[in-house]
Amino acid sequence: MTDYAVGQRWLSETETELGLGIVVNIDYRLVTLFYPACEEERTYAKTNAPLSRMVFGPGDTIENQDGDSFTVESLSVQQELYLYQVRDEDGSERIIPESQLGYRVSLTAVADRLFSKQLDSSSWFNLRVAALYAQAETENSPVLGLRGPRVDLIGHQLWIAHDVGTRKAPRVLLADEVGLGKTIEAGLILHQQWLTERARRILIVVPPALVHQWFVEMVRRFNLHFSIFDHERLAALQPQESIKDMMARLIAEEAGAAPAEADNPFSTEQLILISTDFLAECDLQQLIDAQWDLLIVDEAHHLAWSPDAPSEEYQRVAKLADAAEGLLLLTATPEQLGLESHFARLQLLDPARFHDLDAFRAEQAAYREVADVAGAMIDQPVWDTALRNKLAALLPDEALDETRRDALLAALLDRSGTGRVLYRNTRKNISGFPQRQLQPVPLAVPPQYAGEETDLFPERGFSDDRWCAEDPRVTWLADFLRRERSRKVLIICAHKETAIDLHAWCGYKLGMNVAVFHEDMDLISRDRAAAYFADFEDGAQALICSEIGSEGRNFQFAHDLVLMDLPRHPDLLEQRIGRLDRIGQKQDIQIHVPYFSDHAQAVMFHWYHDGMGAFSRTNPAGSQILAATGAALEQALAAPADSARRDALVADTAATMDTLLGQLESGRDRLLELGSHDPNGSAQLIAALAAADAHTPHDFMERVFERFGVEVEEHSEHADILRPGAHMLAPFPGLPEEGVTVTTDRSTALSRDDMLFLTWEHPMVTGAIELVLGEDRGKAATALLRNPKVKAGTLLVELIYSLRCSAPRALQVERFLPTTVMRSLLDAQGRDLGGSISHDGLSKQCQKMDKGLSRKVVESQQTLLTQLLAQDQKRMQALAQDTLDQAREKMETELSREQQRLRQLQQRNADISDADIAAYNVERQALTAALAETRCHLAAVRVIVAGG
Ligand SMILES: Nc1ncnc2c1ncn2[C@@H]1O[C@H](COP(=O)(O)OP(=O)(O)OP(=O)(O)O)[C@@H](O)[C@H]1O
Repeated sequence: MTDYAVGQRWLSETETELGLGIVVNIDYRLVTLFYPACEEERTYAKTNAPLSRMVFGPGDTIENQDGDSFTVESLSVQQELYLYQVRDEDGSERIIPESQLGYRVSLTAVADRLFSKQLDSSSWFNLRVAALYAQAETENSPVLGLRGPRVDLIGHQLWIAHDVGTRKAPRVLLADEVGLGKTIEAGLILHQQWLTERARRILIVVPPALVHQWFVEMVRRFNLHFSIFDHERLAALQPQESIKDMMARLIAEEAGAAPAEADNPFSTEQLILISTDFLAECDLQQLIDAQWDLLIVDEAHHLAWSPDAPSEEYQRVAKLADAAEGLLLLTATPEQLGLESHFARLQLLDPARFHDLDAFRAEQAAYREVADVAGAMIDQPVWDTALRNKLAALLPDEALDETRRDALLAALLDRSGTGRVLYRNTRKNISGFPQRQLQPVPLAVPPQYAGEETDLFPERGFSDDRWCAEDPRVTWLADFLRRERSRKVLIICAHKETAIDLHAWCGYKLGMNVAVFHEDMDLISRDRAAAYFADFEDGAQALICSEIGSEGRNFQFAHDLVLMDLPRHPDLLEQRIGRLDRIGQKQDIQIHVPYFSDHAQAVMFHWYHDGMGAFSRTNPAGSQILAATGAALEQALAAPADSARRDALVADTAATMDTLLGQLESGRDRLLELGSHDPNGSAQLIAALAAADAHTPHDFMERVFERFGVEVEEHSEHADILRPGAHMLAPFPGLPEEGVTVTTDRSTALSRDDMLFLTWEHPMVTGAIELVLGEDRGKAATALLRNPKVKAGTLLVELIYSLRCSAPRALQVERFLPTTVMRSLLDAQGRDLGGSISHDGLSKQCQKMDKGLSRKVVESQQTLLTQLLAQDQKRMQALAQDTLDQAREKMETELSREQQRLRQLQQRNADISDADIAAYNVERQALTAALAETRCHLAAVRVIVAGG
């Protein structure tokens, strides 16, 4: 029988919610406890009271009745009552008798639950252990952040996403050719940053026409719910001020009071999406003050810059970019506005590296040599002396050793190329794209345009759509649409007025089923038009777009493109064709070009077609071609009848094109190619993802659903329907009232947008893991071992630890030390059998131990268990030291590399201060201190006794 004494603190094993009770009365058979937390008294038979004595040990935290907490230093017993020795805030010693302890008790610590006999069955313990391993495995995955998105596994995208997404505060320009998946790459990067908490506040800025598309892609593919901010939303967020309050405020301000600080509306959400139009007009300072971890700017080629006249748009983005930690700029045509603007965007990304326009120009000229060196580094298994000498000149401070090939190549690309900041993949290196087929439609100049042979857009002389009546391009278009009724046709023209007229003519006059899309339409109308075009059953046959209106849009379901006119810049032509020629295009693309013969339009056509072959392949040299032949082009446009001049232009353009392509091939583009995609690396990523896909969360979730009362019904081979069950006590994360269909199979998820794609990274799964780990159930468990080879009565203790560093988030310590789970399986002598008996193997032989027996076992073995737990905790901490040492080493190497890079750049750039370099020392110190403090925590314990 247990001895009770008045003033002792006990806990009800069956009603822990009563809090910590105090013994107030004892008689021969009965003991009475008062529970101050709920002011209730309970009387129990002394022989079988379901009570546990609460005893705290050194290191435990206790509270007094005023709610102050202290750490126990030691304890002693006086007249059957414990006295706890603690230290005050001022360091003086103090004794707290147990009778003066507070009445709240939190039994979250594993050992507390064990010794207060809050014991659960193995199924809760196993679920908890599965959740711990799943969490650690997810955090440790080499493809963390890449598993969850609903995307096809495409090598160049994954490689970029992995290379950039694993950085702290990445700043890069994603410049793959049109339609190769820059939005997907950006999404993959931000998904990694979001999941690892490297970025918790993300702002996306896109042209108005793309707001909806981005919003949908982020939810559908990445489970990231952005809030679209526009003027209406801001107005709705403004607190409504009554006239009385307004008067009072104005009077106070008049009297000299400082204006009240309003809450920043941009701080109300973490993921915000805005349009470039909104950025141009909003309160920029307020937006900057909302502090962004990651800023993404799509179609960044619009940010024009020159040394004397940076555009307003550039300046606003520059201020935002300067304040944001990370920055992703996206453009398919980085040099569309010339080299200066390209340089200025690179400067936004890495001002230390790109600080001098002239130096940048000179660097560009030297790319060929660097590309040769980089190529030789890869091609030569053993580097020859000539190469070593060149390398020594380019990388004077590096140890030149073939085993460091990758690191040296990265350093070379960084210092002499644009390696770390610019990624550009081209179709040339990516297979699986369909062909482009040109369908030229030469037409005679109609009388209405007589005398305007030099005007590329003669229809603009009309104030309304009357030009359509006599324009043979329109007649041809109408015939074409009538003939090919089943085809979806995208029509692009340079100006919105042309698009509007054409739409009015074809739609209202000719009764055709066409939609229009241009920059002056509001967002909803634009999205409606795009959706109408995408509808195959009742939708529009054609969509007539202005140049800007169609940028960045996905229309790859169409295979016919009509170019009603031709843009002056080759990059714009590339953008137009890119609407259809993008990932997901399943057929060859027909490019129809109606143009007037003996007209400036014919000059443009031949310049593009015969000079550049621009209709049948991508054109990586658009800007340079324009720079080299632009003047001759203008002259030829001014004299369209001069066929000799036109032929000379075409011949000159073709020759320039050949030279430029040759140079690009061996120079800049070769360098970019090397830095933009490592096929071996991406093959490894794809293999890792395929392996990860094979280990789905299906079984784990099935157990969680069963435990938490979610109903599961089979939908089809790879899909289930989930519904909240009648016995669910609390809402299940991510499960709507009406239920939802889920799949864990990637290809099913890709073909069925309406199903959730459950991976270990999906919020429903991470939410389920948190749910299980947030429960106290399963922390302490008992089980009976049924194994004839083990002697009855044998005691085993299974302990699961987690090694996790709790440091300020800004340090991002998980870069070096992700959560690690450790396990031991002790026998009564403290020997660890964990190496030979796995958790799963053991669990298969475990059965439920009834409650009474469980309590008896723990009570009778309390001393031994206390000892085993204490010894093992020490042993595991020593083992954890290895992991901690490795983490420290990794941290040292990475920070030193970054610091070394900055030192190198400092020699060329006076803007880099010693303080910038010293900042790494501060980070190193803080990380070292955090790692030194890291302890492994007991996360679950199971006491196992072999049965007869
Ligand atoms: N990995 C992928 N899985 C599934 N779909 C993809 C993948 N990559 C790209 N796509 C699809 O291909 C199309 C082009 O991708 P995206 O819009 O990201 O290209 P982009 O390079 O941003 O284009 P642009 O240059 O026009 O802005 C989109 O419809 C996108 O959804």
